[in-house]
Order: sequence, then structure tokens, then C-alpha cells
Amino acid sequence: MQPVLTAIEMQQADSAAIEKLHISPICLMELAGKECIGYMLEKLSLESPEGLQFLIVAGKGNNGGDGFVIARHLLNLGAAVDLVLLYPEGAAGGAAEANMSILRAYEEEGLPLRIFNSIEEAIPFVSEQEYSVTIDAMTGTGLRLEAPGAPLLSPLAEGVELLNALHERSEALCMAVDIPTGLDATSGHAAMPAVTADFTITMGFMKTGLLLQDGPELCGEVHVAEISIPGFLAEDAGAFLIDESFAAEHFALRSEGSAKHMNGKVLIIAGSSTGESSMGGAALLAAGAAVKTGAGYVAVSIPPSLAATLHIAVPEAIVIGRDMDSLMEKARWSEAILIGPGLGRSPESIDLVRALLSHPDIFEKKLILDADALYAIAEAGLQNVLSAMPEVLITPHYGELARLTGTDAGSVTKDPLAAATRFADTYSTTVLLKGRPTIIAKESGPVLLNTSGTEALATAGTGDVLSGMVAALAAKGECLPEAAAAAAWFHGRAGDLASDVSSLVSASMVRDAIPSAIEEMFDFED
Ligand SMILES: NC(=O)C1=CN([C@@H]2O[C@H](COP(=O)(O)OP(=O)(O)OC[C@H]3O[C@@H](n4cnc5c(N)ncnc54)[C@H](OP(=O)(O)O)[C@@H]3O)[C@@H](O)[C@H]2O)[C@@H](O)CC1
Ligand SMILES: Nc1ncnc2c1ncn2[C@@H]1O[C@H](COP(=O)(O)OP(=O)(O)O)[C@@H](O)[C@H]1O
Ligand SMILES: [K+]
Repeated sequence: MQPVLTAIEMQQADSAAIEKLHISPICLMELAGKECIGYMLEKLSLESPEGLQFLIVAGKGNNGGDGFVIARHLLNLGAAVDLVLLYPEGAAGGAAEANMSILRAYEEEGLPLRIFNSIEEAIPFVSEQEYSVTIDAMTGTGLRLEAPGAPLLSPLAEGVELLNALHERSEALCMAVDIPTGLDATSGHAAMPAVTADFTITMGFMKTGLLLQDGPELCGEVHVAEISIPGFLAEDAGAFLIDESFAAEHFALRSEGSAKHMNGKVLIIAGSSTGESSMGGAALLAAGAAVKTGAGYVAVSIPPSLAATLHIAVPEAIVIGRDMDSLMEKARWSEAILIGPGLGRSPESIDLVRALLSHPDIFEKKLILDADALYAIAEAGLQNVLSAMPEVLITPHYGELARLTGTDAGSVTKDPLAAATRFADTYSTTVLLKGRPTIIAKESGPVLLNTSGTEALATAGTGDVLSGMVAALAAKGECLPEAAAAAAWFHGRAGDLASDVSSLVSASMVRDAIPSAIEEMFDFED
């Protein structure tokens, strides 16, 4: 899994590379600029930029310095460059200043290089010009953002507006160096205005801000550039990105001589039925997903009136009733227990959750709590009960985590990483916080982020599919954090495979695509 760094962690990795490993800043900047050129040519499907015109808008820090290196290499390769300096020359110092002085020497050589000393000076020349690529080298990890949507000051604001106007008006692609200007590299909150890039080349390691909040909209496609900062400097990162090989590693294949009871026994306690209404679909989706994720046995406790429907929808599942004796017998038999999908919010459902969570046959197993089980915990104030359980995972969306923590969804939305981590630490649980990205936080150790999947999943019932998948992987032997992380990855991928048109995807289509998402991983591993 690749590390995902905050701005501070990246600055520490930069400093360690420079101070401990004696890699010179000028060397890092050179590699950063060179990597940008290589990836940009790949995006343009060109061997060389010769004859093309580029615009670079540079700030006063090292991000601007990366821009100066890009300018030099573009000129070396026969391209024409317009460079806009937003700040008086020399403001940067260090490697950036050294690279700028090389460009000044180039200027003397009559190359196709125009250097503008302010945005005002540049506008009449550049705003109507046609470029192949415009390059944002104004701010990177050094931006300080007081609050989401805070105004960006002059001249950065004008620099951003210039790039965004060219992006709207012309065919030019916009490339952000490290981070789109205006985007906070840690939180993913954007200033007003911020650069909207087609692609971002981020230096050394992925940054949290590119994956959170406004990040995915603003950065476009992200490429992580290798600039000679070794991976061991990011071993202690606070976050890692779940990828396909992680997911594949955490899907245990059945061994040849295995029997069904050796391949994961899942108990799902879900669904509800009252005189007026019933909620069976969520239970059906979760049970179907557990079966399709390869569980050897799936038992479902569902109200008797829904049993016939479950038998038809998921013929592989065993159906048991709701009486405590049957529940406890199957709890002892099972290896993972999922409680919650479609359980309802009646006082009876809340009492059922309370009774289940107080029983060692339940809480000593790998326990996954989803949907209405989370409602019951919040309503009955059972959060502290979670602390005493050996292995428990909650799978809330933002609203459910807000209810569990007595806050509003807005405060979870503002900092979902902190909200998930705080809950995991406070109650010694694992939290899978659903969203974009999905966050898996455990009591200690780094958080895992999942970015597989798209808006294809933004449809009712996909959360039930996910919790059924987690239960299956946990029953097959994975610890809950790993089961949650691998299931989240496969779930997102199943959403991609469910249809070519994301707007047509339904939860049952995601469930039915689970085997393809998993099979594909093993092709990948071969
Ligand atoms: N050796 C290395 O470390 C390497 C670094 N590399 C590159 O350097 C980048 C980090 O460089 P950096 O630290 O110089 O910061 P950067 O993002 O260029 O500039 C921020 C500037 O903006 C300013 N500023 C901040 N907030 C502001 C605001 N709200 N409104 C207005 N101004 C604001 C702030 O100025 P100040 O306000 O502090 O005077 C500062 O000067 C990194 O992203 C990567 O691209 C690579 O080359 C590899 C090697
Ligand atoms: N735009 C999106 N991009 C990626 N994943 C999404 C998006 N919208 C929803 N999801 C995923 O879809 C699932 C929805 O779960 P949930 O809200 O619990 O649905 P339900 O309760 O209807 O089953 C979660 O896994 C969430 O991460
Ligand atoms: K930038």
C-alpha cells in the first residue's frame, strides 16, 4: 500500500531526505521538474514538446522552483515558454532562486522564452494566447489555509483566475505541480479561488488533501512522481491507500480439501417486519453479498414472514428465527456476525440490539455493526459497550457517525479522518466510515483509505452489500480492519464492473458483480 502524507509529513520527509540522507534540494527539484515533463508528454501522447507553447505561472516558494526547472527542460526540448512570476524575483531563495538564475541566463540566449515580472504585465500577452499545457506552479505543500473557502490573496488569486479562465476558454490542458494551487494538501479543503487541473503530478508520495473533500474535483488524474525520496522515510505515515494487491492478499482462496464449514460461517441478524411495514431487502442484499464473497455458510435471522422471500432470493442461505435460543446457537457456530441492515428503528429493535450486545456468544465473535444497529446504539447510549468487545467494527456513513458522537453531519463532513479516528480511539473499535474516500480507522496504527468505486455506488442498498462482504471476509479468517479494507476495495470495483453507465447501477447489480471483481484480482496476481 502506498503511504498518503499530510503537508507536515511531506515536509518532514523532504527535510529528512535533505538533512539525513544528504540529497541536495537542487537535485530534488530537478527530479520534480523532469518527472513533470515525462508525465506531461505521456498525457499529450507525444515523444517531444518541440514546437509547442506552454504557460507556467510561478509562486515564490519551491513549488515555483519546480516550475523554473520545467521551463528549462521544455526549452531544451524545443518548446516555447511563457513564464509568469507572481512575486518579485529572489523572493524564494535556495534551489528555486538558483533555477531562476539559470532561466535568466537562458533569456540572454535568444530562446523562445518570455518572462513576465507580474501578473499585470503578463495578462495582455497571455490571456488570448493558445497553449498546449498551462502549468500551475504557484503553491504546493506550503499553502496555509485559514478555513475552507477562505479567500486567496493577491497575486495568487489572479494567477489562479488566469489559469482557470484559460482552462475554460481554450483546449489547453492544465497541469498542477504537486498540488493544485488553493488546495490544502492535508485537509483537501480549497480556498476561493483554486486551480481546477486536468492532472496533478505530486512529488514523492500521495497527499491526503488530494483524496479528501475538494481534492478529487480539483486535481484531476494524479500521478505520484518518484523524486528520490525513499519509501522508508514515509513508513510511519498516518494513512495508506488500499490497492488491488492488498485486496487480493486478504481474500483467502478455498483450499482444495476444504469443506463448507471451513470456508467462513457468517450469521446475519437483519430485516424487520411489523404489522404495517417490512424491511427485508437490506437483509437479502447483505446475505447475497456474503454468499457471493465466498463465505462457506451464511445463516440469516430474519422475521418468519420474510423467510420465504429470502429462500427464493438467496437459496444458499439458512434461515433462522428471532428467538434468543436459535440466535445464540447460531452465534456460537458462526465466525463473524453482522447485525443491523433493515433491522428497523422500533423500540423492539433497539431492545434486540441491546440484548444481543450484552451476550458473550455475540460480543466475543468478530462483530460487524451496520445501519439500524448503529441507530440503536446511539438511541440507547451503548457506545461504551463497544469498548469491552474484543473485535468489533462499525460501518457508519457520515450521518450515522454524527448520531453516534452526538454531533451534526456537518462536523463529520468537515474532518472525516479526525472523526473516524477519534471514535476508534475512544471506543477501542474499528470504524469503516463510508464516503469518498472510505476511511478505515482502528484504535492504533495508520488509517486506510479506499478510493475504488465511483458514484455508481451512490444508490440505496450498496451499504448493505458492503457489510455482507465484510462479514464474509472476516468469517473466512481476516481480522476486521483488513476484512473491512479489502471488502471496501472489492465493493468499489464491483460498482465499476456492474455497468458501463454508472447512473444505471443498483445495489443488486453491485452484489452480482462481486465475483467478477474478485476474479479479476487473481488474474492481476498471475
Ligand atoms: N526541498 C523541498 O522541500 C522540495 C519541495 N518541492 C516543491 O516545493 C513545494 C513546497 O515548497 P514551499 O514550502 O516553499 O511552499 P510552496 O507551496 O511553494 O509555496 C507557498 C508559498 O506561498 C506563500 N503562502 C502560503 N500560504 C499563503 C496564502 N494563504 N496566501 C498567500 N501566500 C501564501 C508562502 O509564503 P509566505 O506567506 O510564507 O511568505 C510560501 O512562500 C512542494 O509543494 C513541491 O512542489 C519539490 O521541489 C521537491 C523538493
Ligand atoms: N460518489 C460516491 N463515490 C464513491 N463511493 C460512494 C459514492 N456514494 C456512495 N458511495 C459508497 O456507497 C455506499 C453507500 O452506503 P450507505 O450510505 O450505507 O447505503 P445504504 O444505507 O443505502 O445501503 C458506501 O460504501 C459509500 O462509500
Ligand atoms: K501547484
